[in-house]
Amino acid sequence: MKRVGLLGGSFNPAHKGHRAISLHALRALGLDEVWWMVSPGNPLKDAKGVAPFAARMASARAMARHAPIRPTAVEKRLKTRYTVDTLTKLPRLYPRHRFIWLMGADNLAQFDRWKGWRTIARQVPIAVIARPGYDRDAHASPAMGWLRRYKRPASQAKNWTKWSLPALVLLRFRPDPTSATRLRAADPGWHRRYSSVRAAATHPLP
Ligand SMILES: Nc1ncnc2c1ncn2[C@@H]1O[C@H](COP(=O)(O)OP(=O)(O)OP(=O)(O)O)[C@@H](O)[C@H]1O
Ligand SMILES: O=C(O)c1ccc[n+]([C@@H]2O[C@H](COP(=O)([O-])O)[C@@H](O)[C@H]2O)c1
Repeated sequence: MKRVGLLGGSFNPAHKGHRAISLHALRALGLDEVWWMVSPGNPLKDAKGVAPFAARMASARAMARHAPIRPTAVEKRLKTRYTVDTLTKLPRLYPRHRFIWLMGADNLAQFDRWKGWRTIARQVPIAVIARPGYDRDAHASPAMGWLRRYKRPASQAKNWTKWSLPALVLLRFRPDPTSATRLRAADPGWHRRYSSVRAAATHPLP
């Protein structure tokens, strides 16, 4: 049985914050791997300003180097965009894996806008990672209002495969302020460095 943390994201581009939270989650949750599921397109985000999939995938591959982190195009293969649909199909593809959903506090703050968010919480345990500037909104969010009763202590985080669902664990590492929005503002043409990479084709599924 492989213990896998799923970090879904736009990765527009991937950055050291993604790497830092993944490495911490690997340790705190006793994971074998973290998969970076590069999204074909976040259903809540405007596609304008989102770099081509291949460039985002290539940036993820560069940032994941020499770590048990696997960038994957699995949502392209499954033809899913909504997380609830991905999490329905993924266990059929990987029946021997156990999955936990990882996300930053900014995503918890708007989690109640995701399709079938309560279903997601019944599909997999959820680990939320503190993020500078978002923790207050996350704690006050409608999703947290419902999820709070399913909270597990961080001291028991390694037991996540035994938890009944829903289950939520809040993880706090040294908060990392890196954001893709800020990186894009500083370097809007970042994706041109990856323009010749046929990333999806060169990265087979795990
Ligand atoms: N510095 C960070 N600390 C904690 N979580 C983070 C951090 N950066 C990204 N994440 C989380 O990683 C996942 C993928 O993030 P994403 O690719 O959207 O990066 P981002 O920096 O949030 O991008 P953008 O600024 O474009 O919204 C999300 O769950 C997000 O909450
Ligand atoms: O399923 C949804 O309704 C949904 C709505 C918003 C975001 N998501 C997922 O959340 C993950 C983080 O997205 P992002 O753009 O904040 O990096 C990514 O896997 C998205 O597909 C999913």
